[in-house]
Amino acid sequence: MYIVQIASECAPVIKAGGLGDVVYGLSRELENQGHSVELILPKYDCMRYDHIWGLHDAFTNLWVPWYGGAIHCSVYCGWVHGRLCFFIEPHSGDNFFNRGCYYGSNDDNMRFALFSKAALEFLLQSNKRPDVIHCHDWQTGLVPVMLYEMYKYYGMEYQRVCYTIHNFKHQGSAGVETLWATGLNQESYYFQSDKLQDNFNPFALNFMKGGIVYSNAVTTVSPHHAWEARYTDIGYGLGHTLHLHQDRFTGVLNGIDHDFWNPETDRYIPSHYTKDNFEEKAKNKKALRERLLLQDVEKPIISYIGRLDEQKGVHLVHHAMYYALHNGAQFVLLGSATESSINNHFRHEKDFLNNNPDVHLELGFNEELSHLIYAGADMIIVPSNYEPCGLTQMIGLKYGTVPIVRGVGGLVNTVFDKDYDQTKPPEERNGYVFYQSDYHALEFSLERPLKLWYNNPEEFRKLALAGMEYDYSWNHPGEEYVKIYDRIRHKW
Ligand SMILES: Nc1ncnc2c1ncn2[C@@H]1O[C@H](COP(=O)(O)OP(=O)(O)O[C@H]2O[C@H](CO)[C@@H](O)[C@H](O)[C@H]2O)[C@@H](O)[C@H]1O
Repeated sequence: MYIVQIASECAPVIKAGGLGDVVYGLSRELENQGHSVELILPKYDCMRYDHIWGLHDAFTNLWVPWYGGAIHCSVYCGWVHGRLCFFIEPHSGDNFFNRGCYYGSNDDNMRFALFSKAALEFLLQSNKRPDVIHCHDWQTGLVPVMLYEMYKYYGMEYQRVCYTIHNFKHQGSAGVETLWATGLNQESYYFQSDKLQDNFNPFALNFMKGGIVYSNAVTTVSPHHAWEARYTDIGYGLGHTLHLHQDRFTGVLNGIDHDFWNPETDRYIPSHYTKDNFEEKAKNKKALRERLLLQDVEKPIISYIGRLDEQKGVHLVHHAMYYALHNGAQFVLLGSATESSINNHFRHEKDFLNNNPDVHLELGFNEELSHLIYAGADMIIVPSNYEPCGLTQMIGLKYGTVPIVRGVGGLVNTVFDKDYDQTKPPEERNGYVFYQSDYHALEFSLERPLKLWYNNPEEFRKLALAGMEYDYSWNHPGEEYVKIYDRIRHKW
Protein backbone atom coordinates (compact mmCIF):
# COMPACT_ATOMS: atom_id res chain seq x y z
CA MET A 1 0.00 0.00 0.00
CA TYR A 2 1.13 3.56 -0.65
CA ILE A 3 0.52 5.81 2.36
CA VAL A 4 1.19 9.52 2.75
CA GLN A 5 1.19 11.08 6.19
CA ILE A 6 0.39 14.78 6.37
CA ALA A 7 1.25 16.25 9.75
CA SER A 8 2.62 19.29 11.57
CA GLU A 9 5.27 17.24 13.44
CA CYS A 10 7.59 14.29 12.93
CA ALA A 11 10.16 13.35 15.58
CA PRO A 12 12.96 14.05 15.98
CA VAL A 13 13.14 16.72 13.30
CA ILE A 14 9.94 18.51 14.40
CA LYS A 15 8.78 17.57 17.86
CA ALA A 16 6.71 19.62 20.27
CA GLY A 17 5.25 16.54 21.97
CA GLY A 18 3.85 13.08 21.43
CA LEU A 19 2.34 13.79 18.00
CA GLY A 20 5.86 13.88 16.52
CA ASP A 21 6.76 10.51 18.07
CA VAL A 22 3.63 8.88 16.70
CA VAL A 23 3.99 10.21 13.16
CA TYR A 24 7.56 8.94 12.96
CA GLY A 25 7.02 5.64 14.81
CA LEU A 26 3.93 4.63 12.87
CA SER A 27 5.58 5.49 9.55
CA ARG A 28 8.60 3.36 10.35
CA GLU A 29 6.43 0.43 11.39
CA LEU A 30 4.32 0.64 8.22
CA GLU A 31 7.48 0.54 6.15
CA ASN A 32 8.75 -2.44 8.16
CA GLN A 33 5.51 -4.19 7.28
CA GLY A 34 6.26 -3.66 3.60
CA HIS A 35 4.25 -0.54 2.77
CA SER A 36 5.52 2.53 1.04
CA VAL A 37 5.29 5.66 3.21
CA GLU A 38 6.01 9.32 2.54
CA LEU A 39 5.53 12.27 4.85
CA ILE A 40 4.54 15.85 4.08
CA LEU A 41 5.53 18.42 6.69
CA PRO A 42 5.92 22.20 6.95
CA LYS A 43 9.45 23.50 6.52
CA TYR A 44 9.85 25.41 9.77
CA ASP A 45 12.89 27.60 10.24
CA CYS A 46 13.43 26.22 13.75
CA MET A 47 13.24 22.47 13.07
CA ARG A 48 16.22 20.21 13.82
CA TYR A 49 17.97 20.29 10.44
CA ASP A 50 20.74 18.10 11.92
CA HIS A 51 18.28 15.18 11.76
CA ILE A 52 17.70 15.50 8.00
CA TRP A 53 19.92 13.72 5.52
CA GLY A 54 20.30 14.80 1.91
CA LEU A 55 17.92 17.75 1.91
CA HIS A 56 17.38 18.89 -1.68
CA ASP A 57 14.85 20.60 -3.95
CA ALA A 58 12.06 18.25 -4.94
CA PHE A 59 9.55 20.60 -6.54
CA THR A 60 10.47 24.22 -7.00
CA ASN A 61 7.41 25.67 -8.63
CA LEU A 62 4.44 24.78 -6.53
CA TRP A 63 1.81 27.48 -6.88
CA VAL A 64 -0.88 27.12 -4.26
CA PRO A 65 -4.16 28.95 -4.96
CA TRP A 66 -4.85 31.28 -2.05
CA TYR A 67 -7.58 33.90 -1.93
CA GLY A 68 -7.87 35.19 -5.50
CA GLY A 69 -4.18 34.61 -6.32
CA ALA A 70 -1.58 31.99 -5.51
CA ILE A 71 1.35 31.55 -3.14
CA HIS A 72 4.61 30.28 -4.52
CA CYS A 73 6.01 27.35 -2.51
CA SER A 74 9.14 25.23 -2.73
CA VAL A 75 9.11 21.60 -1.72
CA TYR A 76 12.27 20.06 -0.31
CA CYS A 77 12.92 16.41 0.19
CA GLY A 78 15.18 14.59 2.64
CA TRP A 79 15.45 11.54 4.88
CA VAL A 80 14.71 11.71 8.58
CA HIS A 81 16.26 8.59 10.08
CA GLY A 82 15.25 6.60 7.02
CA ARG A 83 11.83 8.16 6.41
CA LEU A 84 11.26 10.04 3.16
CA CYS A 85 9.95 13.49 4.05
CA PHE A 86 8.76 16.39 1.91
CA PHE A 87 8.98 19.83 3.50
CA ILE A 88 6.81 22.64 2.16
CA GLU A 89 8.14 26.17 2.26
CA PRO A 90 5.75 28.96 1.27
CA HIS A 91 7.36 32.17 -0.02
CA SER A 92 5.16 34.90 1.31
CA GLY A 93 5.25 38.08 3.33
CA ASP A 94 3.16 36.20 5.89
CA ASN A 95 6.23 34.20 6.88
CA PHE A 96 4.06 31.17 7.52
CA PHE A 97 6.69 28.88 8.97
CA ASN A 98 9.53 31.28 9.76
CA ARG A 99 8.45 32.28 13.22
CA GLY A 100 11.05 30.56 15.40
CA CYS A 101 8.32 28.29 16.84
CA TYR A 102 5.95 25.60 15.62
CA TYR A 103 2.72 26.86 17.15
CA GLY A 104 1.40 29.74 19.17
CA SER A 105 0.74 32.48 16.59
CA ASN A 106 -2.61 34.24 16.33
CA ASP A 107 -2.96 33.13 12.73
CA ASP A 108 -2.16 29.43 13.31
CA ASN A 109 -5.44 28.45 11.66
CA MET A 110 -4.40 30.25 8.44
CA ARG A 111 -0.86 28.84 8.59
CA PHE A 112 -2.12 25.26 8.74
CA ALA A 113 -4.98 25.83 6.31
CA LEU A 114 -2.34 26.91 3.81
CA PHE A 115 -0.16 23.93 4.68
CA SER A 116 -3.10 21.52 4.19
CA LYS A 117 -3.91 23.07 0.84
CA ALA A 118 -0.26 23.08 -0.24
CA ALA A 119 0.09 19.39 0.71
CA LEU A 120 -2.86 18.48 -1.53
CA GLU A 121 -1.57 20.67 -4.36
CA PHE A 122 1.79 18.97 -4.07
CA LEU A 123 0.22 15.52 -4.35
CA LEU A 124 -1.87 16.66 -7.28
CA GLN A 125 0.84 18.46 -9.23
CA SER A 126 3.53 15.85 -8.66
CA ASN A 127 1.13 13.08 -9.67
CA LYS A 128 1.33 11.27 -6.37
CA ARG A 129 -1.77 9.19 -5.80
CA PRO A 130 -1.50 7.42 -2.43
CA ASP A 131 -3.99 4.74 -1.48
CA VAL A 132 -4.38 6.35 1.91
CA ILE A 133 -3.67 9.81 3.27
CA HIS A 134 -3.22 9.77 7.03
CA CYS A 135 -3.76 13.16 8.71
CA HIS A 136 -3.31 14.19 12.31
CA ASP A 137 -4.97 16.64 14.68
CA TRP A 138 -6.66 19.97 13.92
CA GLN A 139 -3.77 21.29 11.82
CA THR A 140 -4.67 18.94 8.97
CA GLY A 141 -8.43 18.69 9.54
CA LEU A 142 -9.09 20.58 6.29
CA VAL A 143 -7.26 17.98 4.18
CA PRO A 144 -10.21 15.55 3.92
CA VAL A 145 -12.61 18.47 3.50
CA MET A 146 -10.73 19.89 0.53
CA LEU A 147 -10.04 16.42 -0.88
CA TYR A 148 -13.71 15.53 -0.91
CA GLU A 149 -15.08 18.91 -1.93
CA MET A 150 -12.44 19.99 -4.46
CA TYR A 151 -9.50 17.73 -5.25
CA LYS A 152 -11.59 14.69 -6.02
CA TYR A 153 -12.83 16.60 -9.06
CA TYR A 154 -9.27 17.40 -10.14
CA GLY A 155 -8.17 13.75 -10.38
CA MET A 156 -7.89 12.53 -6.80
CA GLU A 157 -11.15 10.61 -6.55
CA TYR A 158 -9.60 7.36 -5.29
CA GLN A 159 -7.65 8.69 -2.32
CA ARG A 160 -8.98 7.74 1.12
CA VAL A 161 -8.32 9.50 4.42
CA CYS A 162 -7.64 8.21 7.91
CA TYR A 163 -7.73 11.01 10.48
CA THR A 164 -6.20 10.62 13.94
CA ILE A 165 -7.03 12.87 16.88
CA HIS A 166 -4.28 13.18 19.47
CA ASN A 167 -5.85 15.96 21.50
CA PHE A 168 -9.48 17.04 21.44
CA LYS A 169 -8.77 20.23 23.32
CA HIS A 170 -7.22 22.02 20.35
CA GLN A 171 -9.69 21.90 17.48
CA GLY A 172 -8.68 24.78 15.20
CA SER A 173 -11.32 27.45 15.22
CA ALA A 174 -11.56 29.83 12.27
CA GLY A 175 -13.82 32.33 10.60
CA VAL A 176 -15.18 32.64 7.10
CA GLU A 177 -11.87 33.97 5.78
CA THR A 178 -10.48 30.40 5.71
CA LEU A 179 -13.17 29.48 3.20
CA TRP A 180 -12.25 32.38 0.93
CA ALA A 181 -8.51 31.72 1.31
CA THR A 182 -8.68 28.00 0.49
CA GLY A 183 -11.22 28.35 -2.28
CA LEU A 184 -13.86 26.33 -0.47
CA ASN A 185 -16.01 29.50 -0.50
CA GLN A 186 -19.74 28.69 -0.09
CA GLU A 187 -20.21 30.11 3.39
CA SER A 188 -23.78 28.93 3.92
CA TYR A 189 -22.84 25.37 2.94
CA TYR A 190 -19.92 24.93 5.34
CA PHE A 191 -21.58 26.80 8.21
CA GLN A 192 -24.02 23.95 8.71
CA SER A 193 -24.12 21.76 11.79
CA ASP A 194 -23.48 18.59 9.78
CA LYS A 195 -20.45 20.20 8.09
CA LEU A 196 -17.82 22.44 9.71
CA GLN A 197 -19.87 24.69 11.97
CA ASP A 198 -18.52 24.63 15.52
CA ASN A 199 -20.85 22.86 17.94
CA PHE A 200 -20.63 25.73 20.46
CA ASN A 201 -20.01 28.83 18.40
CA PRO A 202 -22.30 29.08 15.35
CA PHE A 203 -20.09 31.81 13.86
CA ALA A 204 -16.93 29.67 13.82
CA LEU A 205 -15.67 26.84 11.66
CA ASN A 206 -14.03 23.90 13.38
CA PHE A 207 -11.19 22.16 11.52
CA MET A 208 -11.24 19.05 13.69
CA LYS A 209 -14.96 18.64 13.14
CA GLY A 210 -14.25 18.86 9.41
CA GLY A 211 -11.70 16.07 9.84
CA ILE A 212 -14.26 13.87 11.58
CA VAL A 213 -17.11 14.57 9.18
CA TYR A 214 -15.13 14.11 5.95
CA SER A 215 -12.63 11.33 6.69
CA ASN A 216 -13.20 7.69 5.80
CA ALA A 217 -11.87 6.55 9.17
CA VAL A 218 -11.34 8.49 12.39
CA THR A 219 -9.21 7.28 15.27
CA THR A 220 -8.01 8.53 18.59
CA VAL A 221 -4.98 7.19 20.37
CA SER A 222 -6.35 4.68 22.89
CA PRO A 223 -9.52 2.62 23.30
CA HIS A 224 -10.38 4.17 26.66
CA HIS A 225 -10.01 7.70 25.33
CA ALA A 226 -12.27 6.83 22.40
CA TRP A 227 -14.92 5.98 24.97
CA GLU A 228 -14.21 9.14 27.03
CA ALA A 229 -14.40 11.35 23.95
CA ARG A 230 -17.85 10.08 23.10
CA TYR A 231 -19.39 9.84 26.54
CA THR A 232 -17.72 12.50 28.71
CA ASP A 233 -16.87 16.19 28.38
CA ILE A 234 -13.32 15.24 27.34
CA GLY A 235 -14.53 15.36 23.74
CA TYR A 236 -14.64 19.16 24.20
CA GLY A 237 -17.96 19.49 22.41
CA LEU A 238 -17.29 16.93 19.66
CA GLY A 239 -18.95 13.99 21.45
CA HIS A 240 -22.15 14.38 19.48
CA THR A 241 -20.29 14.58 16.17
CA LEU A 242 -18.38 11.41 17.08
CA HIS A 243 -21.65 9.77 17.97
CA LEU A 244 -23.09 10.58 14.55
CA HIS A 245 -20.00 9.12 12.89
CA GLN A 246 -19.48 6.25 15.35
CA ASP A 247 -19.27 3.56 12.68
CA ARG A 248 -16.03 5.14 11.47
CA PHE A 249 -14.53 6.01 14.87
CA THR A 250 -12.21 3.78 16.97
CA GLY A 251 -9.38 3.98 19.48
CA VAL A 252 -6.00 2.52 18.53
CA LEU A 253 -3.41 2.49 21.29
CA ASN A 254 -0.18 4.24 20.26
CA GLY A 255 3.11 2.46 20.30
CA ILE A 256 6.63 3.64 21.03
CA ASP A 257 9.48 3.27 18.60
CA HIS A 258 11.81 0.62 20.02
CA ASP A 259 14.63 1.77 17.78
CA PHE A 260 14.60 5.10 19.51
CA TRP A 261 13.30 4.20 22.97
CA ASN A 262 15.29 1.19 24.05
CA PRO A 263 17.68 1.01 27.04
CA GLU A 264 19.59 -1.73 25.23
CA THR A 265 20.70 0.55 22.40
CA ASP A 266 19.83 4.14 23.40
CA ARG A 267 22.51 6.44 21.99
CA TYR A 268 21.94 9.09 24.66
CA ILE A 269 22.56 7.00 27.79
CA PRO A 270 25.97 5.97 29.15
CA SER A 271 25.07 2.41 30.27
CA HIS A 272 22.93 0.06 28.26
CA TYR A 273 20.80 -2.53 30.03
CA THR A 274 18.07 -5.11 29.63
CA LYS A 275 15.98 -7.16 32.05
CA ASP A 276 18.97 -9.49 32.41
CA ASN A 277 21.49 -6.91 33.59
CA PHE A 278 19.08 -4.49 35.21
CA GLU A 279 21.71 -3.49 37.79
CA GLU A 280 23.37 -1.42 35.02
CA LYS A 281 20.46 1.03 35.31
CA ALA A 282 22.11 2.31 38.51
CA LYS A 283 24.98 3.72 36.42
CA ASN A 284 22.52 5.86 34.52
CA LYS A 285 21.08 7.07 37.82
CA LYS A 286 24.56 8.11 38.87
CA ALA A 287 25.14 9.84 35.52
CA LEU A 288 21.84 11.65 35.83
CA ARG A 289 22.77 12.90 39.28
CA GLU A 290 26.15 14.09 38.05
CA ARG A 291 24.59 15.85 35.09
CA LEU A 292 21.98 17.62 37.22
CA LEU A 293 24.21 18.19 40.25
CA LEU A 294 22.08 16.12 42.60
CA GLN A 295 23.69 14.57 45.67
CA ASP A 296 24.58 10.88 45.44
CA VAL A 297 22.64 9.30 48.32
CA GLU A 298 20.44 6.25 48.98
CA LYS A 299 17.24 7.76 47.70
CA PRO A 300 14.88 6.96 44.83
CA ILE A 301 14.45 9.48 42.00
CA ILE A 302 10.92 10.39 40.96
CA SER A 303 10.67 12.10 37.58
CA TYR A 304 8.24 14.06 35.45
CA ILE A 305 8.72 14.62 31.71
CA GLY A 306 6.16 16.47 29.65
CA ARG A 307 4.51 19.65 28.64
CA LEU A 308 3.59 21.78 31.63
CA ASP A 309 -0.02 22.66 31.06
CA GLU A 310 -3.42 22.16 32.53
CA GLN A 311 -3.91 18.84 30.71
CA LYS A 312 -0.94 17.35 32.55
CA GLY A 313 -2.23 18.13 36.05
CA VAL A 314 0.48 20.67 36.88
CA HIS A 315 -0.91 21.27 40.37
CA LEU A 316 -0.29 17.57 41.10
CA VAL A 317 3.18 17.68 39.53
CA HIS A 318 3.99 20.56 41.84
CA HIS A 319 2.58 18.73 44.85
CA ALA A 320 4.42 15.50 43.97
CA MET A 321 7.68 17.41 43.92
CA TYR A 322 7.30 18.63 47.50
CA TYR A 323 5.88 15.31 48.64
CA ALA A 324 8.97 13.58 47.24
CA LEU A 325 11.31 16.02 48.95
CA HIS A 326 9.57 15.60 52.32
CA ASN A 327 9.46 11.81 52.07
CA GLY A 328 12.97 10.75 51.31
CA ALA A 329 13.02 10.98 47.51
CA GLN A 330 14.72 13.12 44.90
CA PHE A 331 12.74 14.79 42.14
CA VAL A 332 13.65 15.63 38.55
CA LEU A 333 11.39 17.61 36.23
CA LEU A 334 11.87 18.22 32.51
CA GLY A 335 9.12 20.29 31.02
CA SER A 336 8.18 23.31 29.01
CA ALA A 337 5.17 25.57 29.41
CA THR A 338 3.62 27.71 26.73
CA GLU A 339 1.32 29.53 29.13
CA SER A 340 3.21 32.34 30.84
CA SER A 341 1.53 31.94 34.27
CA ILE A 342 2.59 28.29 34.46
CA ASN A 343 6.03 29.09 33.12
CA ASN A 344 6.51 31.85 35.72
CA HIS A 345 5.33 29.54 38.45
CA PHE A 346 7.89 26.86 37.67
CA ARG A 347 10.65 29.44 37.10
CA HIS A 348 9.94 30.77 40.55
CA GLU A 349 10.07 27.22 42.00
CA LYS A 350 13.34 26.59 40.21
CA ASP A 351 14.91 29.70 41.77
CA PHE A 352 13.46 28.87 45.16
CA LEU A 353 14.83 25.30 45.13
CA ASN A 354 18.09 26.18 43.46
CA ASN A 355 20.29 25.11 46.39
CA ASN A 356 18.39 21.96 47.26
CA PRO A 357 20.62 18.97 46.37
CA ASP A 358 17.62 16.65 45.91
CA VAL A 359 15.71 18.39 43.16
CA HIS A 360 16.29 19.66 39.66
CA LEU A 361 13.87 21.49 37.40
CA GLU A 362 14.90 21.71 33.76
CA LEU A 363 12.57 24.11 31.99
CA GLY A 364 12.70 23.77 28.24
CA PHE A 365 12.72 21.05 25.61
CA ASN A 366 15.68 18.67 25.69
CA GLU A 367 15.40 15.39 23.82
CA GLU A 368 18.81 14.05 24.87
CA LEU A 369 18.24 14.74 28.56
CA SER A 370 14.83 13.07 28.46
CA HIS A 371 16.49 9.76 27.55
CA LEU A 372 18.88 9.98 30.50
CA ILE A 373 15.98 10.73 32.85
CA TYR A 374 13.93 7.75 31.62
CA ALA A 375 17.01 5.56 32.15
CA GLY A 376 18.18 7.07 35.44
CA ALA A 377 14.97 7.62 37.40
CA ASP A 378 13.26 4.98 39.53
CA MET A 379 9.71 6.24 38.99
CA ILE A 380 7.85 8.52 36.62
CA ILE A 381 4.64 10.36 37.43
CA VAL A 382 1.85 11.11 34.96
CA PRO A 383 -0.92 12.79 37.02
CA SER A 384 -2.85 14.08 33.99
CA ASN A 385 -6.32 15.60 34.09
CA TYR A 386 -6.87 13.85 30.78
CA GLU A 387 -4.46 11.85 28.62
CA PRO A 388 -5.52 10.56 25.20
CA CYS A 389 -2.76 7.96 25.23
CA GLY A 390 0.37 9.09 27.02
CA LEU A 391 3.79 8.02 25.84
CA THR A 392 5.88 8.83 28.90
CA GLN A 393 4.46 5.97 30.98
CA MET A 394 5.09 3.54 28.09
CA ILE A 395 8.67 4.78 27.69
CA GLY A 396 9.08 4.59 31.47
CA LEU A 397 7.95 0.95 31.42
CA LYS A 398 10.44 0.10 28.68
CA TYR A 399 13.23 1.63 30.79
CA GLY A 400 12.19 -0.16 34.00
CA THR A 401 11.04 3.14 35.51
CA VAL A 402 7.87 2.50 37.47
CA PRO A 403 4.91 4.66 36.37
CA ILE A 404 2.57 6.34 38.84
CA VAL A 405 -0.41 7.59 36.86
CA ARG A 406 -3.91 8.95 37.09
CA GLY A 407 -6.47 6.48 35.71
CA VAL A 408 -7.60 8.36 32.61
CA GLY A 409 -7.39 7.80 28.84
CA GLY A 410 -4.59 5.60 27.58
CA LEU A 411 -3.07 5.41 31.06
CA VAL A 412 -5.92 3.04 31.95
CA ASN A 413 -5.01 0.82 28.99
CA THR A 414 -1.30 0.62 29.84
CA VAL A 415 -0.68 0.80 33.62
CA PHE A 416 -2.03 -1.75 36.10
CA ASP A 417 -1.91 -1.03 39.82
CA LYS A 418 0.40 -3.27 41.81
CA ASP A 419 -1.96 -3.56 44.77
CA TYR A 420 -5.46 -3.07 43.41
CA ASP A 421 -5.69 -4.04 39.76
CA GLN A 422 -8.47 -6.56 39.14
CA THR A 423 -7.60 -7.50 35.58
CA LYS A 424 -4.00 -8.76 35.79
CA PRO A 425 -2.36 -11.38 38.01
CA PRO A 426 0.06 -9.82 40.56
CA GLU A 427 3.19 -10.70 38.57
CA GLU A 428 1.91 -8.79 35.52
CA ARG A 429 1.05 -5.57 37.34
CA ASN A 430 3.39 -2.76 36.44
CA GLY A 431 2.79 0.47 38.37
CA TYR A 432 0.46 2.58 40.47
CA VAL A 433 -2.85 4.17 39.54
CA PHE A 434 -4.97 6.76 41.31
CA TYR A 435 -8.27 8.18 40.14
CA GLN A 436 -9.22 11.37 41.96
CA SER A 437 -7.29 14.52 41.12
CA ASP A 438 -6.78 15.62 44.73
CA TYR A 439 -3.64 15.57 46.85
CA HIS A 440 -4.76 12.63 49.00
CA ALA A 441 -5.15 10.31 46.04
CA LEU A 442 -1.75 11.34 44.67
CA GLU A 443 -0.03 10.95 48.05
CA PHE A 444 -1.50 7.50 48.55
CA SER A 445 -0.02 6.41 45.23
CA LEU A 446 3.36 7.96 45.94
CA GLU A 447 3.58 6.59 49.46
CA ARG A 448 3.18 2.97 48.31
CA PRO A 449 6.11 2.83 45.84
CA LEU A 450 8.33 4.84 48.17
CA LYS A 451 7.68 2.38 51.00
CA LEU A 452 8.31 -0.53 48.66
CA TRP A 453 11.58 1.00 47.43
CA TYR A 454 12.85 1.44 51.00
CA ASN A 455 11.40 -1.65 52.71
CA ASN A 456 11.40 -4.24 49.98
CA PRO A 457 13.88 -3.38 47.21
CA GLU A 458 13.63 -6.85 45.70
CA GLU A 459 9.88 -6.48 45.21
CA PHE A 460 10.41 -3.02 43.73
CA ARG A 461 12.92 -4.48 41.29
CA LYS A 462 10.43 -7.18 40.29
CA LEU A 463 7.81 -4.53 39.66
CA ALA A 464 10.19 -2.61 37.40
CA LEU A 465 11.08 -5.82 35.53
CA ALA A 466 7.40 -6.70 35.11
CA GLY A 467 6.98 -3.32 33.38
CA MET A 468 9.85 -4.10 31.01
CA GLU A 469 8.03 -7.26 29.91
CA TYR A 470 5.25 -5.23 28.28
CA ASP A 471 5.45 -4.83 24.55
CA TYR A 472 4.11 -1.39 23.71
CA SER A 473 5.99 -1.26 20.42
CA TRP A 474 4.36 -0.27 17.13
CA ASN A 475 3.99 -3.90 15.90
CA HIS A 476 0.46 -4.38 17.03
CA PRO A 477 -0.91 -0.83 16.49
CA GLY A 478 0.78 -0.83 13.07
CA GLU A 479 -1.24 -3.90 12.11
CA GLU A 480 -4.41 -2.28 13.38
CA TYR A 481 -3.84 0.78 11.21
CA VAL A 482 -3.17 -1.41 8.18
CA LYS A 483 -6.52 -3.12 8.77
CA ILE A 484 -8.22 0.28 8.91
CA TYR A 485 -6.46 1.43 5.72
CA ASP A 486 -7.48 -1.79 3.98
CA ARG A 487 -11.07 -1.37 5.01
CA ILE A 488 -11.38 2.20 3.71
CA ARG A 489 -9.37 1.52 0.59
CA HIS A 490 -11.88 -1.01 -0.64
CA LYS A 491 -14.92 1.11 0.11
CA TRP A 492 -16.14 3.42 -2.61
N1 LIG B 1 10.48 19.20 27.81
C1 LIG B 1 10.66 18.11 27.11
N2 LIG B 1 11.90 17.76 26.68
C2 LIG B 1 12.09 16.62 25.97
N3 LIG B 1 11.10 15.76 25.63
C3 LIG B 1 9.87 16.07 26.03
C4 LIG B 1 9.58 17.23 26.78
N4 LIG B 1 8.25 17.28 27.02
C5 LIG B 1 7.73 16.19 26.45
N5 LIG B 1 8.70 15.46 25.86
C6 LIG B 1 8.54 14.23 25.09
O1 LIG B 1 7.39 14.40 24.23
C7 LIG B 1 6.59 13.21 24.26
C8 LIG B 1 5.31 13.55 25.00
O2 LIG B 1 4.40 12.51 24.95
P1 LIG B 1 2.91 12.71 25.52
O3 LIG B 1 2.24 11.40 25.42
O4 LIG B 1 2.99 13.41 26.83
O5 LIG B 1 2.33 13.66 24.39
P2 LIG B 1 1.50 15.03 24.29
O6 LIG B 1 0.67 15.26 25.49
O7 LIG B 1 2.45 16.06 23.87
O8 LIG B 1 0.58 14.68 22.98
C9 LIG B 1 -0.67 14.15 22.67
O9 LIG B 1 -0.41 13.15 21.66
C10 LIG B 1 0.23 11.98 22.15
C11 LIG B 1 0.47 11.10 20.94
O10 LIG B 1 -0.72 10.62 20.42
C12 LIG B 1 -0.60 11.29 23.21
O11 LIG B 1 0.13 10.20 23.74
C13 LIG B 1 -0.94 12.26 24.33
O12 LIG B 1 -1.82 11.64 25.25
C14 LIG B 1 -1.56 13.53 23.76
O13 LIG B 1 -1.78 14.48 24.79
C15 LIG B 1 7.43 12.15 24.94
O14 LIG B 1 8.26 11.55 23.98
C16 LIG B 1 8.30 12.98 25.92
O15 LIG B 1 9.50 12.33 26.25
